[in-house]
Amino acid sequence: MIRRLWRHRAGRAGLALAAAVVLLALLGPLAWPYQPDLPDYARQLTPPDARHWLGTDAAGRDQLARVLAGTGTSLTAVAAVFALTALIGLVVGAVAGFLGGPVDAVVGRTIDVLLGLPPQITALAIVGALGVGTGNLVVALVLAGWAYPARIARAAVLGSHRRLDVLAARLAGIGRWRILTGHVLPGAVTTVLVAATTTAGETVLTLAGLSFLGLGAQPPAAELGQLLADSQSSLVSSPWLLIGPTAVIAAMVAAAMLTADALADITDPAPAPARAGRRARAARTGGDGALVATGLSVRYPDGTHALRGVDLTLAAGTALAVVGESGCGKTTLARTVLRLLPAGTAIGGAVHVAGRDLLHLDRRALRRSRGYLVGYVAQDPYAACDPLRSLGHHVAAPWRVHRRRPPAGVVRDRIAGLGIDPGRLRDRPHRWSGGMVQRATIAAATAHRPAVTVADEPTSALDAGLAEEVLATLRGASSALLLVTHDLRLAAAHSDRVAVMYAGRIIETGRSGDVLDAPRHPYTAALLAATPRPDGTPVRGLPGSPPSLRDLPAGCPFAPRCDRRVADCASREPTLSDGVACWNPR
Ligand SMILES: Nc1ncnc2c1ncn2[C@@H]1O[C@H](COP(=O)(O)OP(=O)(O)OP(=O)(O)O)[C@@H](O)[C@H]1O
Repeated sequence: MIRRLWRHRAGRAGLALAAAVVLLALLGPLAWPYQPDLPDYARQLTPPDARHWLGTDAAGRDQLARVLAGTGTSLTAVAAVFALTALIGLVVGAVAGFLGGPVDAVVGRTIDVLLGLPPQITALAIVGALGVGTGNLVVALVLAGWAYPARIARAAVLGSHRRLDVLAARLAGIGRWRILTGHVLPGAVTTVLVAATTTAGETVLTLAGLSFLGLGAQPPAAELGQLLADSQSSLVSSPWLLIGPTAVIAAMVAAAMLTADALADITDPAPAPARAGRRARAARTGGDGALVATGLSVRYPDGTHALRGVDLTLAAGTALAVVGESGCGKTTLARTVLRLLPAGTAIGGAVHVAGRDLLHLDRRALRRSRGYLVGYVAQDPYAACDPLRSLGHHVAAPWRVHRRRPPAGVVRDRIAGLGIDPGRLRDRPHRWSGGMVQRATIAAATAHRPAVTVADEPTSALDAGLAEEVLATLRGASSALLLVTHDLRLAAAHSDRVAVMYAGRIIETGRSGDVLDAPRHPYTAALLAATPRPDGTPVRGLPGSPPSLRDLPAGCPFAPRCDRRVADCASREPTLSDGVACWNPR
């Protein structure tokens, strides 16, 4: 985090200022020869000179020595308030949000009440009750200030018990508190830290303000607000006394604000799309494969080995259809490329999109890449649309989620380009046909011209005529298309290459025409024989059913259903060689 802050311009300035103030507080008193509380009545209110750089106060004490001591006191108090408010806020807010029910109701109302009062007034009332002194001031500021980070933590955690990863953890038998501390709290920590940092500048000012009123450190101890109050009485005759405390308070506030700004920036999930966009453009212009998967293996938490060493390359400007029976791993392959697999899934191998190692992108980089490296067209277009939003809203969504505005007229052009009347921009989804909705989702998925568009059964909710139209649209709008389908006829018509999957592996691959006109693997041939043809050739259903991917037997997984099996098939699983994985190909 510190390294990332240092790379940010405002963060670097904030850290440098904070380090300077800390060094001043730690080393200053050691290096400066004067005592902060030693009066010298012979040298009252002397202006700055070579001995007393900031002059002396009304008791003849060296003002720089007092500023250095006061910086230490103020800094310690601010650090204590920061740490305690963040910690209490995180714990109270997160526990309330996680538990919900009456605990949450009570904490929520308390937070509302506290946030409804100005923190300075609350602190003033508390310190009035506790008595003056720096320690009591810290307690008062913590009691007045924990509500803001608590609200942020509560919001981050609220409803997490319905999150899929939390449900999965509960189903795995993990206790509630371990889920809270291990799964839920870590996600809220950064948000709370950012919130606490944004209020640190205000804490410096409130502390100085209350000390100025005489509620903080008591003489002869020094504190920045109290030094300001002391200098006030001789403001006209000795204005130099203001310089030291004012400069340090300003530096502390600036350090807090700059650091908070930078923290908010570096933890903001909003993407900076330019880099991903450049990569995607590079992929569109050819060169390496737009998508290259090597040795891809996926094992779900329940032990289902859904992908078992998948290698594939999707070249820029082409379409690859992934076909196979239900349960062979097509969707898992698509979800791996989208990085949408459930928590706890073990993934092996590599996926590179436009040269980027997709499986090792951190969460922020992954969000940035969404829509730029990989676009997604879902199976059910209505489920992918918000029923309360207009067509235009959906097509503009890819810009909005990346905090950008669509260039003028581009939404209208996209819609017109996809064969939809732009006059219907304000229509809600219930007024659109299935084909129109799917075309709108295609417009959204391809808005940033991603290097790869993944479409998982994009036409299964449409009738045959519309399916053809929509696929042609999809093909035209995509730079490189990974099309998951069980429909061999559509695969043949709308892809350059095809990969046939069975039991988590690619068992035949090649140019679509070659593979689908003259299949070499008995499984591909059986799939084709089970596909209805326009010429009325009788359909032959596939014998048997696919094996369970939780405990595959030895040998070729298709062998029990295969009419060309040989002795080797029972003992050894064939690997892909010359485009086919079979011991006895046609
Ligand atoms: N979240 C999951 N947890 C455990 N197993 C899963 C999960 N999702 C899919 N599977 C299993 O992984 C295997 C591959 O499923 P996948 O959905 O990838 O196949 P598919 O070819 O896309 O099938 P379909 O066309 O029916 O979606 C199946 O055995 C499926 O039951």
